[in-house]
Amino acid sequence: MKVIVTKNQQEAGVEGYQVFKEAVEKGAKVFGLATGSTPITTYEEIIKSDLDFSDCTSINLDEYVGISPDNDQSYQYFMNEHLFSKKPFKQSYLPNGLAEDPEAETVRYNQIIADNPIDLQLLGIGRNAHIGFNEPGTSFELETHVADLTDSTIEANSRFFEHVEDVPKQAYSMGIGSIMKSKQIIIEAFGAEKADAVAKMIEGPVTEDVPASILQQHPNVVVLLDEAAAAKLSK
Ligand SMILES: O=P(O)(O)OC[C@H]1O[C@](O)(CO)[C@@H](O)[C@@H]1O
Repeated sequence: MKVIVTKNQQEAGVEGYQVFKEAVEKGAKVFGLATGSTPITTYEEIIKSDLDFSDCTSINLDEYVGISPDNDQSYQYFMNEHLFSKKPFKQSYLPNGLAEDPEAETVRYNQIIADNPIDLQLLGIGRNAHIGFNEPGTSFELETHVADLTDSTIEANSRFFEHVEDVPKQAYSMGIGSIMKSKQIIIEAFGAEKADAVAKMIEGPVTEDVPASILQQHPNVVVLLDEAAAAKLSK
């Protein structure tokens, strides 16, 4: 794992953008994308740049179950706001939160990933070291599935909702089996509340109790941190 530590999330946005730029220069065409507060500065730098994704495909990690794409809490809405409206892709995929048959939706999404192997996957990390919505205890082999969110994730995500009861309890998530097939991965983490998860991801044992720890076994990972998130690393 290549670890980059910047002073703050703003500076990290520039580094994150650089990773995208280099991938584009090397011919990457399929980008796995993430939502949440973490990737926002990377998206801001991408928007400011002349990077062109009009010939590229994006595949997002996750979407809440039961939420319509035009709901302002949906991940589809987030992606439109923070990236797609300013940097359109030829084709952008997210799970359909309103799919009538969740099992069929996971099959559909796995086929999309199989048809479009991911060149660069962007990840955030949860306070409990989840990636996507692969919560602690999730099998490393799993592909797209419906995940039950942990209380810790529901609580963390409640900052975006009016009431904690409004936070969906389930989400479609790309599985770790699929994430690990990406050619390159960039995982970003900012703020002191991520420091424990970051230390376990990089320096702890590889265990399904710490979903992000599997990234130690991927051959091409960039870890982008601010000083606060890096504070519990031993070196
Ligand atoms: O960037 P945030 O808002 O801290 O969220 C961290 C992670 O949590 C998720 O949004 C899922 O809860 C991930 O997709 C994201 O990477």
